[in-house]
Amino acid sequence: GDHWGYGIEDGPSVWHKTYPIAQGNRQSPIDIVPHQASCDPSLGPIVLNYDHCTSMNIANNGHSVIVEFDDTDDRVVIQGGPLDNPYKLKQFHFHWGGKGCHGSEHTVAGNSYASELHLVHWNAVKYGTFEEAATAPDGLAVLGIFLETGDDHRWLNMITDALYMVKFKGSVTDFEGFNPMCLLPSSLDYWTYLGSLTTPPLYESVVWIILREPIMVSEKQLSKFRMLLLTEEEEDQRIHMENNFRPPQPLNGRKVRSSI
Ligand SMILES: CCCCCNS(=O)(=O)c1cc(S(N)(=O)=O)ccc1C(=O)O
Ligand SMILES: [Zn+2]
Repeated sequence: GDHWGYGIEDGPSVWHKTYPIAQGNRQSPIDIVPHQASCDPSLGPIVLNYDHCTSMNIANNGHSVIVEFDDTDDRVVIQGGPLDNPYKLKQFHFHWGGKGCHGSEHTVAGNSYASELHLVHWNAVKYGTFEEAATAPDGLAVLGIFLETGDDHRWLNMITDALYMVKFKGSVTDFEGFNPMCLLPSSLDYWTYLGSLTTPPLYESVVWIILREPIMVSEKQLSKFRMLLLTEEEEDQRIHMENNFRPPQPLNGRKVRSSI
């Protein structure tokens, strides 16, 4: 089972002991410095076809809360932008902080947001399975959206109202018909760079597409994420899930391109 976490003993600073790729040259997240990003006119807009969205369930895997999709349906894709193929939506999940402190993984000119949503897609044109794509350099495309505290997000309530049903690690419950289009900001302007998964196994298989515009969520909605537990139902100890973010990693000369 997973023996990694975000604590002192098992957190990002010791992941390299079990996952040496943690010290690789295309690790994520990174600090995005907007004025150092190269504006690339050949970068077209990203196109999201989430019309026939088929969410299946919502789960607590002890690291985050994940909404999984039926990826046998090849209509729910992201394409365009830096992508040569359409990539199929597999799951989305969040990273967040503790009370009042920051929780995003990517930062922008050193500033972090309260939380970050990741929509994970895989290149089903080139690879036969998600697992195979997850180890290929162009196998995954993760769309990152920053969450900033402010007004209530009217659609995020559908997710935060379901969190009590997956309070414990290992719990999963039906969560059908949720369309993540409702979680997008108004602008699809983005930064893009080649990186990795931000959790073990940290495979260097991700084309990152980070939207510049954050969505607004309320402190009350964020506090519901912190109600999730790292511990299983039968355990006596109850440890809350918070600060499940990896800090920015060395850019190692990588280029960050911007669509703007
Ligand atoms: C075959 C091994 C795949 C491991 C990666 N799975 S994933 O869904 O892409 C993923 C991505 C990410 S991230 N933050 O998008 O890199 C975090 C967790 C997971 C997960 O496994 O739940
Ligand atoms: Zn993530």
